Amino acid sequence: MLAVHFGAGNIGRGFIGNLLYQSGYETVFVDVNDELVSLLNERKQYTVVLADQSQQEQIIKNVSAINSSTDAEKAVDMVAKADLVTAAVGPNILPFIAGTIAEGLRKRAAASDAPLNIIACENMIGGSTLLKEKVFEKLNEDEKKQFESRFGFPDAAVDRIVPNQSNEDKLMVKVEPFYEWAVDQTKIVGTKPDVEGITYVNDLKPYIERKLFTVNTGHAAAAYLGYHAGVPTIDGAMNNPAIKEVIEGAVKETGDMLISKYGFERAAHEAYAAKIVNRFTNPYISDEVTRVGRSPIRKLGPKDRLVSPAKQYHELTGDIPASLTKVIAAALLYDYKEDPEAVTVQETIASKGLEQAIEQFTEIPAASELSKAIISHYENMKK
Ligand SMILES: NC(=O)c1ccc[n+]([C@@H]2O[C@H](COP(=O)([O-])OP(=O)(O)OC[C@H]3O[C@@H](n4cnc5c(N)ncnc54)[C@H](O)[C@@H]3O)[C@@H](O)[C@H]2O)c1
Ligand SMILES: O=P(O)(O)OC[C@@H](O)[C@@H](O)[C@H](O)[C@H](O)CO
Repeated sequence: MLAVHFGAGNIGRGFIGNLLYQSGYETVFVDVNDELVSLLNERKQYTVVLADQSQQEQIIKNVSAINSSTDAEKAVDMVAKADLVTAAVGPNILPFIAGTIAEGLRKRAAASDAPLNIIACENMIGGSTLLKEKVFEKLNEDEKKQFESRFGFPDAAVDRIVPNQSNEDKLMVKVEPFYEWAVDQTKIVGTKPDVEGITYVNDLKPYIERKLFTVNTGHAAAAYLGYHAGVPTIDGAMNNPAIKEVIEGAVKETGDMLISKYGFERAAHEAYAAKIVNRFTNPYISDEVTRVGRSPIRKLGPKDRLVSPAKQYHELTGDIPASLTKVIAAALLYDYKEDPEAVTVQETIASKGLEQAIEQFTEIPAASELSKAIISHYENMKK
């Protein structure tokens, strides 16, 4: 069985590649990082280390890589031949891999009528659906009709904390033991890929919202408030009682919204949330606030981990989510110079004013209750 995985980064090697190997796949990574590609081709294996007391090591074998910026045709050929295609490149990069996938599907369709599933494993709602849209933009009308039934783009929710790596061995990746990978089985074509660790579900929405609005909301809270307080890592932020209180408050607000929306049992959801927040304290992981806070424009987006639950909570209860609005204010204060999105946010606030910037990035209307609450937190935090 051949899997083609776009993005040989932290989650690509540390999670998806790991499970694919355990499930008996040969994996070809497609990336644009020449160092990673060369090392994977030289060694044909890499090590995954569990970030817990055991420090257990697993050797991931049967891997190779293609640099799609210098060897695009080879990547196209691999997609044409694959039994499964996955991706973990980041939401903003999906449009850039769509052309290679479209070409690969075209080549495949010309040679056989074998179905294929393409699963984007990104932290966003509807990642594979977005990838499908971008792939379909490259097709003609006949191809669209033919590909619609032959190729599946099931959405997914993936969860495993994989920090930036600073190991001497550039391929080695340290990962937390916990993982979860849920895939929408209603969009699968042909036989369901037999990948150890995938949970197939009929309705992905509760899974992806629960994950994004608990793990990633709490994580973003730790990152932006930690950065504001001058704390460099997530576990460091968790050690600050005032920050921990806001993280827990944000997760409580998203929890109230999720419980009401999806009918989750309160005790079970609270146990889930407590387990998640505890993962942020893992002493075997050093996760930089600047990794977790990366791309603040994406994270301030109306469908993402901060604004969507804040709006939904407000609509549901009529109340202002005090912690979520504080985290949004902290995200607006995030001025890390090496993050181009943080620079743009700061320039926008400086040129258009805070209220207009909030509307532009979050789609929260100026002069609304939510906007006023964010501005109030922002001004207090700036003092
Ligand atoms: N790291 C985590 O804890 C984690 C957990 C769950 C989900 N995710 C999601 O997984 C995705 C990847 O995150 P990551 O942490 O692995 O990031 P990363 O930066 O470590 O990996 C991304 C990889 O994509 C490659 N890439 C960039 N442009 C490309 C292109 N055009 N074609 C092919 N490859 C390209 C990069 O070179 C890099 O190796 C993101 O959507 C993230 O939200 C991450
Ligand atoms: O990957 P991002 O930028 O969407 O979010 C940063 C982290 O919150 C994220 O990578 C988590 O580590 C991951 O989602 C855990 O499953």
